Amino acid sequence: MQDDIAEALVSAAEIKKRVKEMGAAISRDYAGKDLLVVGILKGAIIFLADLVREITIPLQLDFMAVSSYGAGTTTSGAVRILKDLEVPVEDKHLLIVEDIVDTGLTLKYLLENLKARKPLSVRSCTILDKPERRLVDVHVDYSGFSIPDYFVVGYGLDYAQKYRHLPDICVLKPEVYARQK
Ligand SMILES: O=P(O)(O)OC[C@H]1O[C@H](OP(=O)(O)OP(=O)(O)O)[C@H](O)[C@@H]1O
Ligand code: HPA
Ligand SMILES: [Mg+2]
Repeated sequence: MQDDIAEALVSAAEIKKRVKEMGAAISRDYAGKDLLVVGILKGAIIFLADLVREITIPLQLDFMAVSSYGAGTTTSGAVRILKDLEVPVEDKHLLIVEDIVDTGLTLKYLLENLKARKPLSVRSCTILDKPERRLVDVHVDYSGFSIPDYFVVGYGLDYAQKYRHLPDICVLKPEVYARQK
């Protein structure tokens, strides 16, 4: 497994520090508000688990699963809902939690879809942002790290469903992609 990694781009220690800051900011901003954290499966699960434990105000958790990527590293552009929320949202402030905003297509779809359900508010939170790759204009309210255009894995992010459990955010060696194609 370690042989597949070219470099750790963001270390577990750096992530931990940043997630703590993000949790503190969210706790301040949503104090006294009815917060529903919407985790986007599967990529966001590790970040979500760490983030909610740094949030000090009451909250509820729900999940959506959407998919725009196949087994490769490029988006097809089409977003599909694989699993929807289980709770009503009209009386809630929603915070979408993502692992990465890349082209922005997934987040744009989620924002439009959730806003149409008339919640009290909708904001977005991601641990990683790749602004160079953006295809659509989308607003990110809480962003952990802005990274260059590398395909990254670890901390929830996968390549062909692998490497999600790595504690660091890592860049794979080019030969790994060649091997798995
Ligand atoms: O900004 P975009 O170009 O839309 O890419 C970002 C999205 O793509 C990945 O999800 P994916 O659809 O691969 O599902 P996964 O979370 O299960 O890995 C990632 O978790 C984001 O949800
Ligand atoms: O860099 C990435 N890594 C893993 N999944 C992704 N989905 C969009 N960008 C990425
Ligand atoms: Mg993915």
